[in-house]
Amino acid sequence: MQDLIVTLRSISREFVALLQSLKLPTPILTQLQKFLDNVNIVPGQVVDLLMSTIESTMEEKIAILNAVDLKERITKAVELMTRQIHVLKISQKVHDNVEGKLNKKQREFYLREQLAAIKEELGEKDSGDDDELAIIENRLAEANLPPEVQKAADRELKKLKKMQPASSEYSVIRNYLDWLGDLPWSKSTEDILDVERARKQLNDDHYGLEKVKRRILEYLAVSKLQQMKGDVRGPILCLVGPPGVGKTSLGRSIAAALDRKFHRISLGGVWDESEIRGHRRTYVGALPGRIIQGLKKCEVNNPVFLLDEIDKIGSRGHHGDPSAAFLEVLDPEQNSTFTDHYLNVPFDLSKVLFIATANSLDTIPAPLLDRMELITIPGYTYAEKLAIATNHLLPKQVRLHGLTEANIQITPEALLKVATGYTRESGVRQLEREIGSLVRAKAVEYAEVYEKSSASATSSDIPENPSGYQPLIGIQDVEVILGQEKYINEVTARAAVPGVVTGMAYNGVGGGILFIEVTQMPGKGNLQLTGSLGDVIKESAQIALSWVKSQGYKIGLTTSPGQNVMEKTDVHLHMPSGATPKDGPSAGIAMVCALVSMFSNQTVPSTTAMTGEFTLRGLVMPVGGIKEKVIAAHRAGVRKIIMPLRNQKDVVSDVPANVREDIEFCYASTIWDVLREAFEGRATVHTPTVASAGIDSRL
Ligand SMILES: Nc1ncnc2c1ncn2[C@@H]1O[C@H](COP(=O)(O)OP(=O)(O)OP(=O)(O)O)[C@@H](O)[C@H]1O
Repeated sequence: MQDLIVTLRSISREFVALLQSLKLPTPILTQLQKFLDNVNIVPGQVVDLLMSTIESTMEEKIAILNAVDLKERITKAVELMTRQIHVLKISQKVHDNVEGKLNKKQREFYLREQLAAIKEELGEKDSGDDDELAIIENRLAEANLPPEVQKAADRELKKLKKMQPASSEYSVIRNYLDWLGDLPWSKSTEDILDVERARKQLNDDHYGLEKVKRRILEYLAVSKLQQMKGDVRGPILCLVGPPGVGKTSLGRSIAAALDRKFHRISLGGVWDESEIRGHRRTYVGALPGRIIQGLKKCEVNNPVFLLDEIDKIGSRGHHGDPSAAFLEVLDPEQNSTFTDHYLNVPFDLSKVLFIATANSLDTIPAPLLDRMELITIPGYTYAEKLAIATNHLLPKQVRLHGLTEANIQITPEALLKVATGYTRESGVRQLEREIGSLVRAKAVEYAEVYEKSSASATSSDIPENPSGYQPLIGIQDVEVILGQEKYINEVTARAAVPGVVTGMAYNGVGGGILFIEVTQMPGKGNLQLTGSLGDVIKESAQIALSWVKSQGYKIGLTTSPGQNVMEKTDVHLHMPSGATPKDGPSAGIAMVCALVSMFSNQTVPSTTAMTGEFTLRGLVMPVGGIKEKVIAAHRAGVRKIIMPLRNQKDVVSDVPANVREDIEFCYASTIWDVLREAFEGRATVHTPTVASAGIDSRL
């Protein structure tokens, strides 16, 4: 019996503890506890009290009351209490699980309600979620979505309506719908396809570039005719040329001529395909790619998109190939259904006018290149630079510095000195910067004189150029303002030395001259090559050396036909500017001349430059970049150029007349022609006549 009472007491304590954890009102629990702790209380009373607090059926209650024997009553009560404790334990577990979740939601709900009440009190009543949805719906309706997009929008809107505004998914869908609503699905500007107006615009903005302008006008005229027939599908133009020749600004002029919006997308260093095509919506913070972002910014679907530096786009990075994305964008057949990863619905890009710019074509993948029509913009001659500086750069800088054209004039001689002595570039960007420096120096001078004269002036009308201010910048002022000349004439300053020949180079940033130096030393007939040379240029050097060795007797370098000119010597060929990588076959004939010059100890004048590919049979093959090379050589002071006969047409068609006048061009079809022109018929170097080319010159 005693055991039963102890069990009853311990069960009743456990029951009260469970009730406490269920957070019943404290006063009741304390009373209950006190009652149970009372030592005088008889077990029958404990049973009665506890039975009245637990859940039990009527029959169970009656059975307890019927049990007159205390032992039987306690046994029945312990049984019911144990069941109740089980129930309580399970409900506590559920309670604990639910409480965490519920509390957060309840708190949020409670805070939101409070916030709404505060706002209402302050008279800042929210438009509410319903209003927000209505706004989105309106925006989507106004955007005039294509049917396919409308379907996607409706689907998302339906999902949104079922969601809690506080959930993260809600804001993702909301953002997506915002994007759909903001894009110019059917908004476009009215094109002005007036060829005469476009011609005027291009001529006003850019000096020279006749061929380029003509091609652009052709393009615009064709677009006009196509538009009249309702079919606008033009080629994608790609302006190729060295930096600072006006590619970007030409793009801007085209947009102005057509009266379209202009947007520049800089592609330099884009390694990730998703920068072009966007991220899928499953990523946190996902956004559309640059094309779609540009369209949103322009707010119309027919802007001019300038894809700047398309040759600098990275291919095959870790995250896809961005150039592959352009295969779709730049294909007029495909770009009407361009699908951005974020939007996941097609956007019609066929009305966008894409213009790409590039410095060189080497790094553009062939399929991409195939989709574009190339327009090359070569570098400028000094005469062209002078005209650009006078008509465009100087007025622009004067305006930018808050002066008027009457406040500053630069003499043509001074401008020429700036171009020749302070810049060495194919474009005009550095020239513009130097002109900017001149204008700034004058602006300071003007401001000082102006302050003095306005302080002393009695009336408010100060003359345009106050007394004491000299608006003209002469040749002697240039050095005072810009400091010592940075560049001297490379070739004229160089004395002719045996084994050194002037070559001509062309790379992505324009043309230039380069020297080929060879020297010999005691050795066993080895050839050493230095100067960051690529595989092709190294092979050219080997071809040149093999040919010179094989023809040593004919040229007059050895005394008998079987003698090896390099029997006991090694040859080292170097091309200075060692840090600049060089490649290509066009230095072939210059290498032959350098070797012949060294072995024969005869010089080639440093003002004679040459370019041309050379074959083992002694033929001279045509090369590219003639205009740039000739203009750069002219800039460097070259006066005679030897080049392949098959490049003659390029000189006639591309090289400006004033440059042609200054330079003597010699065209060669075999290496003997080259040697004759380079060594100017000097007796020690034997060269056969054209008629007998390839026949032993000693005969
Ligand atoms: N023929 C020209 N007539 C007038 N201004 C010119 C001409 N060529 C270039 N400019 C001016 O030179 C500056 C540089 O041109 P721009 O930025 O268009 O060069 P870019 O060819 O795009 O160079 P990059 O390849 O580095 O982007 C601009 O201010 C432009 O107006």
